[in-house]
Amino acid sequence: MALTLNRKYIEGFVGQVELDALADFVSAAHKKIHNKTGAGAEFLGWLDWPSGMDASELARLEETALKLRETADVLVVIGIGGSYLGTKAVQDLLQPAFNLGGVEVVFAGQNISGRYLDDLLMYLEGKEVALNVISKSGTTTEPAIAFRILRNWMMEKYGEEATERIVVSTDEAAGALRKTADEAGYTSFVIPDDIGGRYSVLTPVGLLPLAVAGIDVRALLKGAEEAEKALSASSLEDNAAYLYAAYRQILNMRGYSVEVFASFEPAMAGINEWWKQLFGESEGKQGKGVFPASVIYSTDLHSMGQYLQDGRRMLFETMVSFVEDQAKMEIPFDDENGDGLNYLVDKSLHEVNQQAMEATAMAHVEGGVPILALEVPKIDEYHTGYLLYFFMKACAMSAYLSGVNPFDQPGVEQYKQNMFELLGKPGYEKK
Ligand SMILES: O=P(O)(O)OC[C@H]1O[C@](O)(CO)[C@@H](O)[C@@H]1O
Repeated sequence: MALTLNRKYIEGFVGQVELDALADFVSAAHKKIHNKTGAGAEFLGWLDWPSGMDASELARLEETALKLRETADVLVVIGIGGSYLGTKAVQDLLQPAFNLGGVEVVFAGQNISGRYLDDLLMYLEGKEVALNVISKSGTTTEPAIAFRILRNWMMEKYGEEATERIVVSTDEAAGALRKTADEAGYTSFVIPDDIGGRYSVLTPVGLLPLAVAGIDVRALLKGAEEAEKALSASSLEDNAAYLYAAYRQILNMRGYSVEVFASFEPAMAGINEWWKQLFGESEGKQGKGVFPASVIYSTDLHSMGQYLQDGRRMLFETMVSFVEDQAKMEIPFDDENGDGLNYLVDKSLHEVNQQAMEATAMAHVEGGVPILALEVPKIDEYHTGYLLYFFMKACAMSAYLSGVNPFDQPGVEQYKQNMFELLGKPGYEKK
C-alpha cells in the first residue's frame, strides 16, 4: 500500500452510517470525473497524465535538464501559484534541507517585491545561472515583471548565450510568453490546455525544474501512475482518495470548516503550500469550501498548539506521517546526563517523533478535533508522486461532492482587475 487512511482517530466523530449516506453521491461524482461530464470537465487532462505522458517529450525534457545541469549553478524558476508550488513542494520534500551541491533551484515571480529581486540578483552575482519561466496564461503580472528584470540581467551577463540558458514553459499556442519564446528562440515546453496550474506539477511545469535539481522524475511519475490505477476504483471503501474526500465533506457539513494539514516533518513545508492552493482554489467558491490551513509539528505545537487543543471548535486535522525511519538518527548516551535525556538513549529521533505524533493526536481528539491520519511508507520520489496524485483526485471528488467546479478560479480575477485599473493598464481604464 503506497498510502493508507488510518481511521483510528476519526471513528469517534464520524460513523459508518454517515459515510454510507454519501456513497451514491460519491459514485455519481466518480462518473463525472471519469466520463468527463461534470463542471470544468475540459480540465481533466491530469487524470490519466501519469500513464499517458508522451515518452519523447519526457526524453527531451530530461535532455534539456541535463544541459542546464552542466551549465548552471543556480536555476531560477519564475512562476506563481500552480506554476511553482509543485516544484517547491517536491524539492522541499525530497532534497536535503541544506544545500549539498548540485544545481540549486531558487524561485522568483511570486511577489512584487523589489527588495526580493534585488537580493536575488545580489545572490546570483558570480554564479552560472539558468532561468525557467513558467506561466500557463503567459499574462500573470508577478512572473512577467520578474522575467523582464531577470531576462535583462541574463542578456547583460551572457549576451547571445542567454538564449541557451532560458527555458519557457507555457501554452502551446496562445499568450505573450509563447510569442516571446518563439521570437527569441528559447527552448520551450507545453503546459497542456486541459490541465490547470494547480494540477500541473507532473507536467513540464514541475518535471523540468525538478529534473534540473537532480530528482528522478520518472520515479515520481511511476508513483503517480500507480495512484492513477489504484485510485480509479469507483467505490468509497476501495478508494482512499474518495474516502478522504467524503470525510472532509461530512466534517464540513457538521461545522468543521477549517482543515489543518499537519505533519511532523519540516520537509513537508512545500507540500503544505501546494496542498493549500489545490484545495483553496478548487473549493473556495459560491460561499462554500473548507478553509485549508497548515502546520508543521512539533514546531507549531509551541505556537498553535494551544488554539488547536482548546480554541474555537471548527477545526479538523489531516495528519500525514511517514512510516519508515530513513534518517536512523539516535540519541547518544551522555555520562553526566545533565540534560536528563539518558532515558531516551537507544531511541531514534523517528521513534520520539512518532510518539510526539501519537501524543498530539490523542490530545487533539480529546480536545474535540477529528483527525484523518494519512500514512505513507517512506519519503522518496515514488511515494511523493503517489501522494500528489492522491490529493488531486481527492480534491476533484471533494469539490464535486460540495457542488462546485474543481477546476476554475473566478474569484482570483477580482484583485487582478482592480490592480490593472489602478495601474492604468491599457484596456482597463477606470469607469
Ligand atoms: O501559470 P499562470 O497562468 O501564470 O498562473 C499562475 C497561477 O495564477 C492563478 O491563475 C491564480 O492567479 C493560479 O490558478 C495559477 O496557478
